[in-house]
Parts: sequence; C-alpha cells; structure tokens
Amino acid sequence: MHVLVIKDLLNKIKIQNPLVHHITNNVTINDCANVTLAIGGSPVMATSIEEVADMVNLANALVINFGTIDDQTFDAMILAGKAANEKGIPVIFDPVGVGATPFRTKKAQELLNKVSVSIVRGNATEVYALIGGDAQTRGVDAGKIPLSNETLALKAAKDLKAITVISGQLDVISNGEETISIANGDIWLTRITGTGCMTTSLIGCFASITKDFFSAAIAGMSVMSLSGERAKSRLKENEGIGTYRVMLMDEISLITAEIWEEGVRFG
Ligand SMILES: Nc1ncnc2c1ncn2[C@@H]1O[C@H](COP(=O)(O)OP(=O)(O)O)[C@@H](O)[C@H]1O
Ligand SMILES: Cc1ncsc1CCOP(=O)(O)O
Ligand SMILES: [Mg+2]
Repeated sequence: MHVLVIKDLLNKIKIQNPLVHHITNNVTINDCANVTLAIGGSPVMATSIEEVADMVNLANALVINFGTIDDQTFDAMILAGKAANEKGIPVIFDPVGVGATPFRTKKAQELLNKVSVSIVRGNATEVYALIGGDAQTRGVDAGKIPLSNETLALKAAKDLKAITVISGQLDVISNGEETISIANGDIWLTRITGTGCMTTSLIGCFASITKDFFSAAIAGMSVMSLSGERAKSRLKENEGIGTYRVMLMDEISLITAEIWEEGVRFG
C-alpha cells in the first residue's frame, strides 16, 4: 500500500514542482534549498514577519526548523504556521536541539500549542524532549533515551497528534496506530551536518503533494537513508567526507521509483 503511493509520489514530484516554504536555520539552509531542488520541489526561504504569511499563501507546505531559533524567527514561525493552518497546507516541524537548553524546549512547546503540526521529524533525543522526557544531549546530536525508538515514535505520534519520524540507525515512522521502520542508512550520514534537516525538507516536499502524510514521511525518510547508503557504496579509495556530501546530493537527485523500490529495506 505505502509502496505504491510512494512510487507515485516519486514520479509526481518532479512534474508538480511544489513550492516548499522553509523557516530554517542558518547552518544548513543552503543544503535544505538544494535538496528540495534535487527531489523536484522548489524552495523558498523567507523569514521576515512582514512577509511570511504572504509567502505561505503561495506555498504548498511549510517547513519549520529550530536549528538556530531566536525570538524574532520564532514569531515569524508562529505567524507562518497559523497562516499555513488557515490555508490547509501541512506544517512539518524539525525540533533541532530541543532538550539541549530550556529555551528550545519551552519554545517548541509554545509552537506545538499555537500551530497544528502534521509531521514531526527529529532524532530520538529531540523527540523524547518534545514529549516531556528529560533527555541528555549536548546539542544537535542524538544521545541515549530510556525507551526504544519504536515505543517513543508511537507515544509521540499519539501525544503530539502528528505523524512522528525518528531518524537513527533504524528510522522509525509512526502515525499513532501503525509504526514502520526503515533499515537503510550509513554512519557517514552522521558525519556531515544537515542530513537530518535535509530529511525534514524531503518530507516537506512529499507532504506538499499528498494528503497521505504517513506515506510522505516514509518517502522522505527512506529517500535520505537509501541515498546515503548508495552514495557511500560509490566512494572510491581516498575519497572522503567532502566527496560523500556531493555524492549524497547526486543520489537524491537521481533517485527514481524503480531505484527506491529495489533499494528500500523495511525493518
Ligand atoms: N547510526 C547510524 N547508522 C546509519 N545511519 C544513521 C545512523 N544515525 C543516523 N543515521 C542516518 O542519518 C540521517 C540523519 O539522521 P540523524 O543523524 O538521526 O538526524 P539529525 O542530524 O537530525 O540528528 C538519517 O538518514 C539516518 O537514517
Ligand atoms: C550544527 C547545527 N547547529 C545549529 S543547527 C545545526 C545543524 C543541524 O543539522 P542536523 O540536525 O541535520 O545535523
Ligand atoms: Mg537534526
């Protein structure tokens, strides 16, 4: 069922070329714009409170990413999020670094209270903090949590009333009833910044062309993990992390429904 829908999404996205509005961080903003283009979407990164609502009116999805959150950007996120809810386009939330500082955790709760979010995508520590867990984290990377990612994804999807995606060695996606895991990936994906953020952008792209947000979340997550694995297998001796980063973008831009179906491994 999901396989057929996802193959269809992969075929359609390059034809539909959806506009995906991002309010995101200033570390990986360029990677998020490029990955949106690579999969067939069109990115726009607008943050001014003067224009975000108007930009949402042109867009097919809104991605909110907390990576370098500050008060002014947060206000723009709330404005844009409310406009997206009113227009009926999906809001996809990446809680980067939530749990690392009380400020981020407080702001994430405030966002979830004010804006209806369709999909949340984070690492295990971030999602654990989002549902009130006391997560040990130094920053944007995942740390240890006292429950399995499957249990956490299911609980978070129910608590947050949003499709929840937890990336990691095994990626887990839950809608609060059904939980699916993806076994693709490569440890090198954790050695370049932005692979989590780019995953959230990919999910935003797919969610912008369907109402089936569960399939959209599985699509975006699996495209990143499968492409990361394929990029690694293409590396030659003496090629390092810089080449890997370029090859990852190549693989994402070259993915087809056929490559995806052959390569994806549900866990
Ligand atoms: N231990 C791991 N082994 C293989 N792939 C991983 C591992 N940890 C994360 N990944 C992959 O890295 C990508 C980014 O996920 P992650 O590092 O969890 O996000 P973030 O950068 O937001 O913390 C995903 O495709 C995920 O599957
Ligand atoms: C390093 C860093 N610091 C603030 S945002 C950011 C990027 C995080 O990106 P990702 O979560 O995709 O690794
Ligand atoms: Mg992240």
